[in-house]
Amino acid sequence: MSAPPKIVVRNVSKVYDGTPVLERLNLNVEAGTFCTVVGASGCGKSTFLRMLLSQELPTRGHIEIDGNDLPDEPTPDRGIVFQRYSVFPHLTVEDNLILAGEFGASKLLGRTFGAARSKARDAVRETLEKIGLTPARRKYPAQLSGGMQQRLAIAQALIKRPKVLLLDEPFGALDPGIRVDMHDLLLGLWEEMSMTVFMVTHDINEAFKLGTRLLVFDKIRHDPQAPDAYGATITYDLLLTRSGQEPSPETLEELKRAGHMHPQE
Ligand SMILES: Nc1ncnc2c1ncn2[C@@H]1O[C@H](COP(=O)(O)OP(=O)(O)OP(=O)(O)O)[C@@H](O)[C@H]1O
Repeated sequence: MSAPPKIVVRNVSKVYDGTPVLERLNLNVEAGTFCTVVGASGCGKSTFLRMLLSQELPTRGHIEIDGNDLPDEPTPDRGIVFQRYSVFPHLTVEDNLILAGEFGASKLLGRTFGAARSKARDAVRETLEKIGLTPARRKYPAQLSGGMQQRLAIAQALIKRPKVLLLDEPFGALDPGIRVDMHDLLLGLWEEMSMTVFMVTHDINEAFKLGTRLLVFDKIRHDPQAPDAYGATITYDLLLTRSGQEPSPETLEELKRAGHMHPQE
């Protein structure tokens, strides 16, 4: 299995319609890191993920993956999972996965043959197994619980075996009990599949539990006359130990003060 990539962010800024959203992001992320990303609503966390996916391009600066500039467009080696609504309601679990794979359209149109078809089937079978959805493979999303739908969304991202996995509040809509199961699933997949992960969350406890590195986004420059004059940057960058870790009371206090603390039981 190939190694997960190293990601370097050099002086990246993003401006939308003249409004700076992110400014001077600099980051050196070792291969296989699990980065959790927190920050106030609207500070540019999703924009950061979209730039890592090449759905958005930086206004200034650039991002490197294993020493090369990121491609200008999304590629199969980078997968993303959103909070909800990424699955097709009129397709079964299995067909959602087939469509998510490169072989999707031709298989659905009945045009894959021989080796390609069996490769597609193998990839779907393997991914269903990994994600625990084999028994539900012929169901439609409406017949699945919220947790199972999110498993399917993760499976869609994993079927192309990405080396970078981007997660944008993937468990935000789930009940706390289900969320704990999803944490175990995600950590297992991360260990097994050798990926560099960036996960946005509003739950600081989740950020500490899952991450090997915590990034906090916030504005450091403020103009009271012009609240949109400056963008956010990385204000807090913490390596985490990963063994039953919880934020220290001092860290919690600091994050609370900065307005980042939204623990969800
Ligand atoms: N395509 C776009 N065009 C113009 N403005 C945009 C675009 N995408 C995002 N923005 C603006 O950029 C800012 C950052 O948005 P973004 O979604 O990245 O924040 P966020 O930190 O992920 O927020 P939340 O935590 O609420 O999801 C917001 O003010 C948003 O309105």
